[in-house]
Amino acid sequence: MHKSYERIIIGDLLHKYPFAAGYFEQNKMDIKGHEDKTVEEFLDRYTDEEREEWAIDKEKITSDLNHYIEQMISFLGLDKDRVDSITILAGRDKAGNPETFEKLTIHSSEIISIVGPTGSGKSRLLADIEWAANKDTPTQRTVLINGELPDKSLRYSTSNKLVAQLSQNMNFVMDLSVGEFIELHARSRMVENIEEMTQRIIDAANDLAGEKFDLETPITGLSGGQSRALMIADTAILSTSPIVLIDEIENAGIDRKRALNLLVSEEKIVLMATHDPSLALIADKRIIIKNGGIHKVMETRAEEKSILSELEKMDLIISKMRSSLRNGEVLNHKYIKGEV
Ligand SMILES: Nc1ncnc2c1ncn2[C@@H]1O[C@H](COP(=O)(O)OP(=O)(O)OP(=O)(O)O)[C@@H](O)[C@H]1O
Repeated sequence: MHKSYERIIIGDLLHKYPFAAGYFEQNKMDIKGHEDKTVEEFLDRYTDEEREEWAIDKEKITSDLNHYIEQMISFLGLDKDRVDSITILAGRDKAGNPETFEKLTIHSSEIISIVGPTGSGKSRLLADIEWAANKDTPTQRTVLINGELPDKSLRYSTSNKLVAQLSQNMNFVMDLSVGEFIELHARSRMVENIEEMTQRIIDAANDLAGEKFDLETPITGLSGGQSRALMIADTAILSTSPIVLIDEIENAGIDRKRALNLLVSEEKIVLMATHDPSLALIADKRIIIKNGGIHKVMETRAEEKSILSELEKMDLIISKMRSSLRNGEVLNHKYIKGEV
């Protein structure tokens, strides 16, 4: 089993698995005041010397943590009906040639990006997963859930959907406030503690959005970034679908890394088609699509992860230039040097 609970924000981890507190206590990890960090970030605070002095073995601590939580989940019977993995079995590309991989298994809390030229078949792959393809789509692929062919009723079930789609454009037409919108959604999901849920969702959404909004804001008045943040928080916290498919997240008005972390912390399997290098590198693995077929599956390397922060600086420069242009300002070289 491949699980990475160390990448979940500690506060969320304790909310979902209160028994995790026992692990931290046993290992003398004083997490108080660090609930907003992931376990990984908590451990990374130590310097090399401190690690040596107190014999802190990050790898061992995280692998034991994952093992402990898995055991408790199984012991408490929390694993019934859970989707732990999806497996894609190879089909054919547009020319009818067999795909050059045999099978690909993706586990919950993993982020996979799908890259490839325009028209190469990225959305088709997402659609195959949503449909739980069984050699009955143009690609002839097969999708397994927990290693098995899923029941066909999944395709038509509205309450038990396998996949939540996050599309690029959220055009709200309803005349509702943000609070009413979340409440409507929570009621349709038959959630008991609606007030608490609503608060969690708005807090999470505000954590992701550049500009804050509240429960009274009309949804038609939300900016693009705010509505994306609301939809992501809503999908992460309220949706029961174990798989989230994303067709690109625009890099405006939203902290995309946090957004993906939030989805992962709710144990979703996240697949996103993207043309954006930063998003592609945030993922654990990337699928390269060529002429309608899965051409390669690559792990994101440590060096690639390390250039991510440079890329983020470049993204920031571009977003500043975009907003200055929009405000009718004149650009200069200071923008490129990151001095604005
Ligand atoms: N293996 C395949 N066999 C036959 N048709 C395919 C295959 N893969 C993709 N297609 C078809 O090719 C077309 C383009 O694919 P798709 O829309 O998925 O591309 P895309 O990579 O998402 O493009 P964009 O980057 O522009 O969004 C679609 O009509 C899709 O059904």
